[in-house]
Amino acid sequence: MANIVEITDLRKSYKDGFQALKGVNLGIEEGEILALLGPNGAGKTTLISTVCGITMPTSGTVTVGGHDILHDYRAARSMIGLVPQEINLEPFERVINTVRFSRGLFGKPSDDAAIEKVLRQLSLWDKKDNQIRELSGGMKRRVLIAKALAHDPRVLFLDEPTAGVDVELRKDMWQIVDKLKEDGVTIILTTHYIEEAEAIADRVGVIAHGELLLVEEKTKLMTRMGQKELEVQLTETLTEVPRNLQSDDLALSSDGHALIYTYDTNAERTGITKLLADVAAEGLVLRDVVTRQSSLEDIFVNLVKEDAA
Ligand SMILES: Nc1ncnc2c1ncn2[C@@H]1O[C@H](COP(=O)(O)OP(=O)(O)OP(=O)(O)O)[C@@H](O)[C@H]1O
Repeated sequence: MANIVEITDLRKSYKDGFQALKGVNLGIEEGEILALLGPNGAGKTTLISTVCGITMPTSGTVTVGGHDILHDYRAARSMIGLVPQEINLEPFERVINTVRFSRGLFGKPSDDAAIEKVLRQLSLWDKKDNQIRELSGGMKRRVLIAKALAHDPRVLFLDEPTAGVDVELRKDMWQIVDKLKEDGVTIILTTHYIEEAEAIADRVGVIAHGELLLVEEKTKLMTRMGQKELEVQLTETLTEVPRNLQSDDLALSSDGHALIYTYDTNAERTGITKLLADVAAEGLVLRDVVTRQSSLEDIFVNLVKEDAA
């Protein structure tokens, strides 16, 4: 599929000389959901603000739908919607006017049918005449999305859409993102929450210290980098790993009831057969064996740790 956003060697140094982006290359496919994960200060907001034309790049190029964000900024901007981190709404304005106004900002003719579609998409139609101050926090976030969609953008950027919101609201937001994807909107979201990326993204990008460490399909990433743990539960309690079994990959569980073996899912030989034979040779009796796949969280922590090393 064609890339709708193309970022080439993008660099940003702030006035104080701080390099927030150090040569980012990234192509975003039309219709995908890309989650940008990274610790605080990694450069996520700088990256999306630059693509959205709010921050000026120091060098590099960005095109959206083939339009350069600097030389052809009007065309590029009209294809982008941005949902900022902060809720910046006028408390006494009515929902429908807030969204209408946003459409007008992009020079699009007023179109009540388009506004109704967006408000319905976000389950805000029955609140259209409410003032913003009468809405719950979750609804205000939805209004932010409705505003960002008011001019029918093809690409939607969500900067930390669920920062500080409760689990139920977070799941609500994930459903909204899913629905938008069905409508063909390309979505790029930044998040600290790994479970968010795991739940909704097609691809995951990891950014740290202004560099994109990797971008990969979520499922591939999880298999490629994933490690598995095999928990060998025993009928007796041990105080240490028996001498003949000692290796870097084997540890004793904290209660002494199980041996925990870590292995690489991609290795040609996992070593499980040998381990189980060795366990039997030690005269240990198995109660059960359980396997666990490492989560995106483990992968992320390892990656960022490697980068810092
Ligand atoms: N206007 C600015 N002037 C100088 N430095 C800045 C400016 N804006 C951001 N930075 C610095 O650039 C780095 C990246 O910031 P950015 O907001 O892009 O990170 P982030 O990944 O979005 O972090 P968070 O998850 O905390 O929002 C940080 O070290 C930040 O202090």
